[in-house]
Amino acid sequence: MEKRVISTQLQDEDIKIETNLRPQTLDEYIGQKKTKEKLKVYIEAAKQREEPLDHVLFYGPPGLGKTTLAGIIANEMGTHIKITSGPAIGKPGEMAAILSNLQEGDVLFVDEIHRLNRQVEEVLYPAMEDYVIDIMIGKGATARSIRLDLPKFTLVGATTRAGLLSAPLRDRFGVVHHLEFYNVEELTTIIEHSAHKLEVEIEPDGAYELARRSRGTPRLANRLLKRVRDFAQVKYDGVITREVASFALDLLEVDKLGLDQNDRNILLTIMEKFSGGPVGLDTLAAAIGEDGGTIEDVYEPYLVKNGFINRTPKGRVVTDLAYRHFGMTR
Ligand SMILES: Nc1ncnc2c1ncn2[C@@H]1O[C@H](COP(=O)(O)OP(=O)(O)OP(=O)(O)O)[C@@H](O)[C@H]1O
Ligand SMILES: [Mg+2]
Repeated sequence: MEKRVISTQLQDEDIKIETNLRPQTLDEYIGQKKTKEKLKVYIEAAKQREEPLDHVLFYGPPGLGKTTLAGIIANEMGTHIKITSGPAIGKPGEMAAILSNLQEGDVLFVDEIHRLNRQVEEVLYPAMEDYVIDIMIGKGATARSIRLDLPKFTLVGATTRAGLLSAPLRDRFGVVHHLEFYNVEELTTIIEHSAHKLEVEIEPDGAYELARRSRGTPRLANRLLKRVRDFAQVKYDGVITREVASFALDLLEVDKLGLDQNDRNILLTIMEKFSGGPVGLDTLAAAIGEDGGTIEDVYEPYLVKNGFINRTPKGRVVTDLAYRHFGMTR
């Protein structure tokens, strides 16, 4: 689908600003209270035992802070992080090489871990369980497998599509955390911290206005902040007030509720092509040309959480709230 300012997916321009704005410690990391509390205990305990942290899996929609948490874990454990991703590793040998180059206690972060292919994944099983890998040497009749010890490491996996993870892989994570959408108060705090780091002045009302249009997503909050900062700088005296924020966001066509193009597409399709539903996931997916699982794991959670869509046994149904939002009637 089309890339727009309000898409939650990572865009090129985010990379620079995200590295600057990423919190480095758990205390700086806003929200996700339950996840944070548990991680604090696990990290403390692992440090006391002088052992690496158990393998951790984070899942949830894009831009909620999975990569950020992986970095924080390494930082809090006082170790290094190696970053790779599912699609980047094509062959089992590549995974073996990455693993054997780790140092004791390192964090190996595998983004989009659901996209690892089966053979590569199989290298991970013994590595995660017993810190060993089996490699084949020689060919044909003389081929044999030898077992190599690995340093004790922590695998941190991230996925937007937990449903696609194979059971054997999922079971090898000691800790599994689901990341939640942020509420407006949390996003307001995140925006205020980011504004401080970017040295831009923002009024509480301005931060609130940005927060409520950020689709529960810090990535979007930071991206909107950056755009609105430009408006404040050029058109006003540099301060982000509620008026500046609201004006700029209207101009950027950011919805009052922060719905993005994909969200709107899903809702409008159900309303216009399926009379508001119920419509089955596969039918809907075909109508908008998107993968059903992506709709279910990436887009739908926000729409369901905010009461735009109901899931019923017969399929997805758009609510009255959605009709009102688009100024339409059933
Ligand atoms: N809890 C938080 N507190 C403050 N800032 C946050 C928090 N979570 C995320 N951010 C900000 O949002 C940006 C996006 O977060 P991150 O890259 O970790 O998301 P992600 O879940 O890994 O997304 P993706 O699924 O696309 O990889 C980060 O650069 C960071 O600045
Ligand atoms: Mg990420």
